[in-house]
Amino acid sequence: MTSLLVHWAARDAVREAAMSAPAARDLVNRYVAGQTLDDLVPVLRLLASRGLRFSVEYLGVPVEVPADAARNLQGYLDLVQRLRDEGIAPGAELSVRLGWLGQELRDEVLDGGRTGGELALAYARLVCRASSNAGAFVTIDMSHHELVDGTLAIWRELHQDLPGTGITLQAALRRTEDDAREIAMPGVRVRLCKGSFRAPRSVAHRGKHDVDLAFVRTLRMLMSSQAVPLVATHDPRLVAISEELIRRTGRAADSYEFQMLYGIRPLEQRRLVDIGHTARVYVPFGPGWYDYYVRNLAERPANTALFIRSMLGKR
Ligand SMILES: Cc1cc2nc3c(=O)[nH]c(=O)nc-3n(C[C@H](O)[C@H](O)[C@H](O)COP(=O)(O)OP(=O)(O)OC[C@H]3O[C@@H](n4cnc5c(N)ncnc54)[C@H](O)[C@@H]3O)c2cc1C
Repeated sequence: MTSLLVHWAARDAVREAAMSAPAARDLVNRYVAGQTLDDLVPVLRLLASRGLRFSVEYLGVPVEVPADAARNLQGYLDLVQRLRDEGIAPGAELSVRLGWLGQELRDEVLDGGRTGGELALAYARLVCRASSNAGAFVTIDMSHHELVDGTLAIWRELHQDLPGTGITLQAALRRTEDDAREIAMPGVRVRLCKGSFRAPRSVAHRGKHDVDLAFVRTLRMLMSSQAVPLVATHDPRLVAISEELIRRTGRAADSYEFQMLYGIRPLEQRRLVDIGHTARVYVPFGPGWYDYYVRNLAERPANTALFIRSMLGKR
């Protein structure tokens, strides 16, 4: 049922209606900081005024040909420039999804014998360098399981060039504990999330309970390493376990972060800051905002119902 509704929400007519229905726009705006840099900046300033750090996720245009990836590259570079102009770049994180930069482009549409991975590496390098020059840094997102090897290979190159570049790992994947052990070198920013992509049982843990256990095992290892764990979850139990691990390992507040999505558990985000933790909010914005929202619906049936009600003017 949920997938049918999500399919419905993804249709062009529904997209048009959602863009013009004020209640639907309001609902989307709870989770997405708008479409333009002018929409984004006030959100970032508000978060900063509350002691929260931010990680900006640029939501680009779908990538079908290399020109789309080049357009998204420009979107990232404009973002860095704007953060710089506004004086809010130092300490900012950009979350970069390599798919926006061409990672998944098929060989047939690429010229010059370059693969999608090579194009994404070249573009991501430009984003990492521009960010670093502005005092910001990049953490690479992780997509579906078949892209993990390629993503780690690209991250290694970027990290060698700029050691502040972080990487995301998904607890749902069986391989993650080994990956984390290999990556957890001093100072490396490792973001641990549960993972939001479907994966076959051969490569992924089975149910929520197994994923949570894997999350805790990996987190325990990261917390006792010299890496910088970025704890990306809203799950109250996992947050409590993380706080206990931080206490036991005596970690300083600048040696780990809690990270949560914009609009989700905002009071908890502030509570973490109020008691002295470092908390960073992952703020999505950009031309691909609607697709991001629909993906979010796919994960949360309750949000789908709210969205439909808002479209029908019943909110
Ligand atoms: C900073 C950050 C970066 C991420 N990067 C990636 C990535 O690169 N690759 C990837 O696969 N996944 C990524 N994710 C998504 C992640 O994998 C999970 O899908 C998502 O965080 C939900 O899992 P959870 O740990 O919060 O636990 P859950 O058990 O899913 O959620 C715990 C509670 O949080 C609340 N909640 C969580 N998500 C939502 C939502 N969307 N809407 C409303 N309430 C919600 C609910 O109250 C829920 O009961 C990222 C998440 C964060 C916070």
